[in-house]
Amino acid sequence: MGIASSSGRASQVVVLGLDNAGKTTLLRHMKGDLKSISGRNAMKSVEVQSPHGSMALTMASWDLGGRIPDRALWRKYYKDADALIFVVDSADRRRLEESQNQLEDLLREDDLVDKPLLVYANKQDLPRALPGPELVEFLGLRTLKRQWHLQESTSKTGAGILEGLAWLSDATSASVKEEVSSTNCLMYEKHADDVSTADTEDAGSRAEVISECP
Ligand SMILES: Nc1nc2c(ncn2[C@@H]2O[C@H](COP(=O)(O)OP(=O)(O)OP(=O)(O)O)[C@@H](O)[C@H]2O)c(=O)[nH]1
Ligand SMILES: [Mg+2]
Repeated sequence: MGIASSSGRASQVVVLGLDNAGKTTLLRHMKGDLKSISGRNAMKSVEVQSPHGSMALTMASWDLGGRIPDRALWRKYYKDADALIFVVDSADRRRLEESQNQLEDLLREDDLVDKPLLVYANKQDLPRALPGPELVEFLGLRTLKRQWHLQESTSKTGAGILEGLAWLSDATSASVKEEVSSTNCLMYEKHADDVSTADTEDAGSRAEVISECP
């Protein structure tokens, strides 16, 4: 099942965006176990292939609408999310700013801090669609301190969807790897403090053992 499954569970991804962005249409194109596709809470499990292997993603699609009606309610969906997918209707220029504000609000949420972000610049088939590179600038993605990727898509036909998911699969795998290595690092540092007053030779051998911890 690839690197991500070594964490013991499938990665959880939350799919968000304004109403009419194309979230439900997007989910329809993903192969997998569909629990529900309509309504405000669509759940889906998909398996994604990437060069690092396959990984299972559980998607919770929560339609936010233009306002944020009940933050407490959708917060519980992304509380455990490993990553965030944000869908933008690139052709609806009137609402691009609303999308940008919505995304900014989301990225400020404590539960989503540092989580990889995949943006689908959706509805690229429409003539007025803002091209991906321009949306990157408009949304200010380059200033983000997290892993991010913008993928042009046409969820009506499925174009671009798998490419985005493959990036996400790699990004969440990388997050798992980072978690593991930062745990090692902390253990090592703690140990180094512990031994500051101890015999140096002992310290070296104990540090080596600790740095091999999984
Ligand atoms: N032209 C075009 N239309 C699309 C595309 N993706 C979705 N649509 C259309 O946009 C409309 C909204 O799509 P949905 O998938 O229902 O959007 P949603 O984000 O789930 O919307 P809500 O559930 O209302 O929040 C539908 O009429 C879709 O057929 C696309 O890539 N291109
Ligand atoms: Mg929908």
